[in-house]
Amino acid sequence: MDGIRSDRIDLSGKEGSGIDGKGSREIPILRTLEALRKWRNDARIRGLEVGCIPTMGALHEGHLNLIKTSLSRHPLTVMTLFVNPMQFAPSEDLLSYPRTFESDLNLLQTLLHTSQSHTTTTDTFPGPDYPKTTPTSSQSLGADAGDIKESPLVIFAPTNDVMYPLRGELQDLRRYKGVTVDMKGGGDVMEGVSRPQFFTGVATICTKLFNAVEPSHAYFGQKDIQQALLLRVLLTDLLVSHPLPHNLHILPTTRDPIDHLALSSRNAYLTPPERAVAPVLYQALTAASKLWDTGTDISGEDIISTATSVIADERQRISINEQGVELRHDYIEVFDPETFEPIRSSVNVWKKKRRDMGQSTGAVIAGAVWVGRTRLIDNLLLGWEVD
Ligand SMILES: Nc1ncnc2c1ncn2[C@@H]1O[C@H](COP(=O)(O)OP(=O)(O)OP(=O)(O)O)[C@@H](O)[C@H]1O
Ligand SMILES: CC(C)(CO)[C@@H](O)C(=O)[O-]
Ligand code: BAL
Repeated sequence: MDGIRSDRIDLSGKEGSGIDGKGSREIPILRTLEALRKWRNDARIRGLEVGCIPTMGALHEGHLNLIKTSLSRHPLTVMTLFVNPMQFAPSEDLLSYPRTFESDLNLLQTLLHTSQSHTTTTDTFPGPDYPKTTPTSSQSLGADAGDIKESPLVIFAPTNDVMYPLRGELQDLRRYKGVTVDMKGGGDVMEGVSRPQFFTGVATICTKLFNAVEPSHAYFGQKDIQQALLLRVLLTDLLVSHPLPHNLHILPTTRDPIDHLALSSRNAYLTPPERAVAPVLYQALTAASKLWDTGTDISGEDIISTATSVIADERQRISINEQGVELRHDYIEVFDPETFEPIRSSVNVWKKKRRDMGQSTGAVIAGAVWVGRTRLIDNLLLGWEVD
């Protein structure tokens, strides 16, 4: 097997249709660092760019849109699938987090069949002059190696021991013995207040994933805007070259087409009556965002209280009509996406100050609510767009 270990699952559903069977396609699943690095090195030798989408699985259309974009832009894409214990505080939902590996594979299989072909681009990995060749068919390659080389998509699904080789306690950070990456400043606000170890966990695992995959490009969702913006800061501050900070792409939030609820793996926790209430966060952010561009001299506080009152009204309504559903406001914040500073006073004064400094005047309104035991987050961009 030429050093590459992969678990190959035939998803065609046809008996006897293995890798050579007609109509069957398999997505290579790499579980070890050795397998991943071998695959990555082959890509480098062939001069092929690698796009990377870190996930925790339980895939939905939001994840698929990230993967589709990477597949359409790069010859090779790796989706990582790892439920990272370190970003869950001991009191949080690590154990109940949805794990749906088989259906994730089915979704990816369907996606691969329907996705468009990529535009081949050349990787710019700094290092020795690797020979650049065009990707070939499996020709003289062994079946396993050829299969891996030919697939535009691979999954890296490591175990805890692969990602945390020192093992030991992974959730209680006071007792964790290894290396962590902290995100001071921007990591201490909003999500960082409600989930104090969340960004340490995310920054640590993403640093490890970037070291392991060395992706040319990485894709994250706007749904977790603070996470994505902080990861760009991490790439800049830790001088990471794979990916370079400008090659960390943030793609728009994928929403339910009818009520615009942001898709999220945790939506699976919602009971039907809770699911009916969940779009209130989007409604609150939308009402507040309308104030942003009015030009009247409103303050950040005005914007926040508009959103907060939509949530309070819904809470009032459900206390009468939907008894049994609990809605709790966690936070709403309007903030500067570069500094993560809250914008609380006059928006016009803030915009003028930014313009005078030659800086952009885009902001973000973000928030979180609890619907029953499920914590939902969402955000809208004010005056700018993600790439
Ligand atoms: N609705 C969405 N639109 C666009 N990107 C998304 C969406 N939901 C998740 N993502 C992105 O997918 C990547 C993996 O996220 P993750 O696996 O945690 O899924 P999730 O739905 O965000 O789960 P959770 O419910 O735990 O927040 C992240 O970059 C995240 O921002
Ligand atoms: C980026 C990430 C995969 C790190 O575990 C996770 O926080 C997520 O899925 O958003
Ligand atoms: N999508 C962010 C992962 C988490 O909430 O743990």
